[in-house]
Amino acid sequence: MTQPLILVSADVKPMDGYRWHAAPSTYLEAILKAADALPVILPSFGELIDFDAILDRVDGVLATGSRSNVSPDLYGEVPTEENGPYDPERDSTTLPLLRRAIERGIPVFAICRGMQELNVAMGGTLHTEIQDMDGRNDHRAPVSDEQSERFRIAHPIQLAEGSCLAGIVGPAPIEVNSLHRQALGELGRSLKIEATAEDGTIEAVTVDKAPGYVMATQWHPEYWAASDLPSQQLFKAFGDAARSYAAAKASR
Ligand SMILES: N[C@@H](CCC(=O)NCCCC(=O)O)C(=O)O
Repeated sequence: MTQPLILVSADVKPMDGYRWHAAPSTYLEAILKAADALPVILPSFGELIDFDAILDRVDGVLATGSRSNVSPDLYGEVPTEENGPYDPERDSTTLPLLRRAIERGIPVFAICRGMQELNVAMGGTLHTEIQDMDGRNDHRAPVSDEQSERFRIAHPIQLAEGSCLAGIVGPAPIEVNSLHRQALGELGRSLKIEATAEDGTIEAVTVDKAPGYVMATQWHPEYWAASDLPSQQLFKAFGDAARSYAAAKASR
């Protein structure tokens, strides 16, 4: 069977005098090698995109992490300079894309900012600067020039009993990395908690009774997908869901 096609979100960034629509290679390589699928970056052109037309041609959607934050005006709060940076073009693309992919039963994997986007897309809210909240730990990356240090394994998470995540990686707690300052607040429509950190921070969600596969993690399985078993299992499960979706589409 041909490799399924996975649509990947793009950050909009100034670089070398141009504006780039780009995604980090770590996500693209994890899709290629651990999910055995082909990544295709979707530029963040918001309402200029015919989402159904592009979703007709792919078998999965992956929303990447990013240092930028979802704009708070999308969940009823006021944007501030300290809470930035923001990426409104990405917001205007990923939120409708995720909603439509879920409605159509197209497999979705949303990572870190991607999970926060999924929650806001479904009507939920975000906490900002969780390290300043009572009872919360600091979930930010260690300060380092070394990516492997920034993405080092940071804390354990507990998996919800009977969750989709436990079905993929097994029921025992797993250890994950952590590079975020925001976290899910009120849950969006139909979102179901799949895992939590010891301070109560929501670490993984799915969409209850979604017509297709949906997994979202606050941590970054893409970074260790070549060497860490749960990270590999998550990408394999996503690739398998995309293959099943592609096969069902071909037989229609
Ligand atoms: N900005 C949000 C999203 C967190 C996220 O996606 N982090 C990835 C960062 C990658 C890096 O720092 O290199 C938040 O902070 O909660």
